[in-house]
Amino acid sequence: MRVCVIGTGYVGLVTGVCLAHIGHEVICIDNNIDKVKLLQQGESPIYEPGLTELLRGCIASGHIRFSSDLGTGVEFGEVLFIAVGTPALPNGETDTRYVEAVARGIGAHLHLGYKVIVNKSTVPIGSGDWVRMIILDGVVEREPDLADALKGGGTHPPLDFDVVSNPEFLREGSAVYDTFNPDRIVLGSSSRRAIQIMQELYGPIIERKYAADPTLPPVPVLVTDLSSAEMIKYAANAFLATKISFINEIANICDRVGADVVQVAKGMGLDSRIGEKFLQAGLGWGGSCFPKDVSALIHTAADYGYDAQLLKAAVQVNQRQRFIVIEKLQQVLKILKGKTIGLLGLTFKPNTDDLRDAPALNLIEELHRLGAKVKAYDPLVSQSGLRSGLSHVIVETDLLHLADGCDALVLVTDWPQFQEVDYGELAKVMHQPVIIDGRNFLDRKGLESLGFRYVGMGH
Ligand SMILES: NC(=O)C1=CN([C@@H]2O[C@H](COP(=O)(O)OP(=O)(O)OC[C@H]3O[C@@H](n4cnc5c(N)ncnc54)[C@H](O)[C@@H]3O)[C@@H](O)[C@H]2O)C=CC1
Ligand SMILES: O=C(O)[C@H]1O[C@H](OP(=O)(O)OP(=O)(O)OC[C@H]2O[C@@H](n3ccc(=O)[nH]c3=O)[C@H](O)[C@@H]2O)[C@H](O)[C@@H](O)[C@@H]1O
Repeated sequence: MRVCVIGTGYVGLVTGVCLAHIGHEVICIDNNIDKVKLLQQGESPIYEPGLTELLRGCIASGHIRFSSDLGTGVEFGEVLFIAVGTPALPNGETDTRYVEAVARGIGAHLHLGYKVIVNKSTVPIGSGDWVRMIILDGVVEREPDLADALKGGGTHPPLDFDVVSNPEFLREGSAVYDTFNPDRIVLGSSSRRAIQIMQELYGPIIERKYAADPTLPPVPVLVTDLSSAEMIKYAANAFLATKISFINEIANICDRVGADVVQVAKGMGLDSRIGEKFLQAGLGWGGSCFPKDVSALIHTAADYGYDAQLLKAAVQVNQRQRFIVIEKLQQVLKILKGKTIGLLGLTFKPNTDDLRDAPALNLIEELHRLGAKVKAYDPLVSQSGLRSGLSHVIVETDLLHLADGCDALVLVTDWPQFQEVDYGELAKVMHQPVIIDGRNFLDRKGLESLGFRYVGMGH
């Protein structure tokens, strides 16, 4: 099938590359010319395990190409994916201007032949119909004579297209794996023709031909109306974020009563109705999606006269959680002014170089405000030279330099390599061996035997 993916961020690039890998003909469009040039040379602008190898393979086999020309993409694709960013505005509402620009652009280049337009971006509920309207606006801007024929949302016979909502559930750091091993595929549309095309497109993935375990039953495909598909995406992210805030609240109570949240989470997670995943207490959730999607859902609810109290509480717990590490540092070190704090990890989670809404950024700002000197080491950021938002922190390129002269280390991101560190060597160069484990990730007993004062999160 001929596919055009518009937007080559995490979602667009991984979608485009994976669809090319399973045999489709893919063109990826981005209006960032530098990104397009990089991709044409087989270089991925993002770090994602396994992606570069697949990208280069698809370029070599001729299954994927990159361009900044939307018209070429629209003409080429039978299926057009919209995968541009939908960041939050300062009031929490979704900024849909990139989706709007792309929809208008699609309309401006739409000619003969049936097309399926797929909303892969996370968009406010109701956006499917809105995208259809903007596409038609784009057509009319190009050909004002069609205005009457297109009135009332109807289509002019040669301009035949349907909009499908196909929310994305991949996680950064395991995006390629998640694409080939999804828990489900959600398709929202009233058009049977469009749904059939989407099922064909995803056929090899549904049949688990590229799955880690090809013997599993086919991937469940849930077909819904447009709005329900859009709501599934928000509800799933809001639920996961709330689950983390819940365990963090339990961790904070554990701290006060002397219970261990790691054992508590294990005991809770063994109940199959609860499940063990997303019960890791710590510094809270960050990244490019949970914060903006929960805020967007709160905002949508308010627009329709509903006060989403549970979601607001999940956000409040999360905001507070980021600063609990500061309280713990103050309990141990008392005055932070003049002290040196070393952060282990900067990214919002391991296996990504993404710093968007990373708890580390709040910690750095607050420690700096309190007069502490902040140093950091991150397995990816330290090597990559990415320094946006990190002006108040000294980014070290190795752990010994990080630990040198520190009054405390704080584990911020649960990178697996932090479990393999020789902490005895770090203790020797620290001013005092204190470690705050912001993800309950390290071996408390091992660290205590090396002379560290270990402080966990409800643990
Ligand atoms: N990052 C993630 O892990 C996930 C993101 N999502 C959703 O997917 C959507 C995309 O997210 P990301 O990939 O993280 O975004 P991103 O911000 O990393 O990438 C968006 C890309 O779109 C391009 N773009 C913007 N306007 C354009 C235009 N007019 N024409 C062509 N290209 C344009 C940008 O240059 C950029 O390369 C968002 O709605 C997000 O909520 C959903 C699931 C997972
Ligand atoms: O819409 C999105 O963009 C994506 O958002 C999340 O994926 P992602 O943000 O990549 O990362 P997660 O693994 O979900 O972690 C999010 C945050 O929660 C934190 N977290 C996660 C799990 C946990 O038990 N505890 C915890 O604090 C992580 O450290 C991280 O800061 C969802 O897991 C994806 O399904 C979804 O597609």
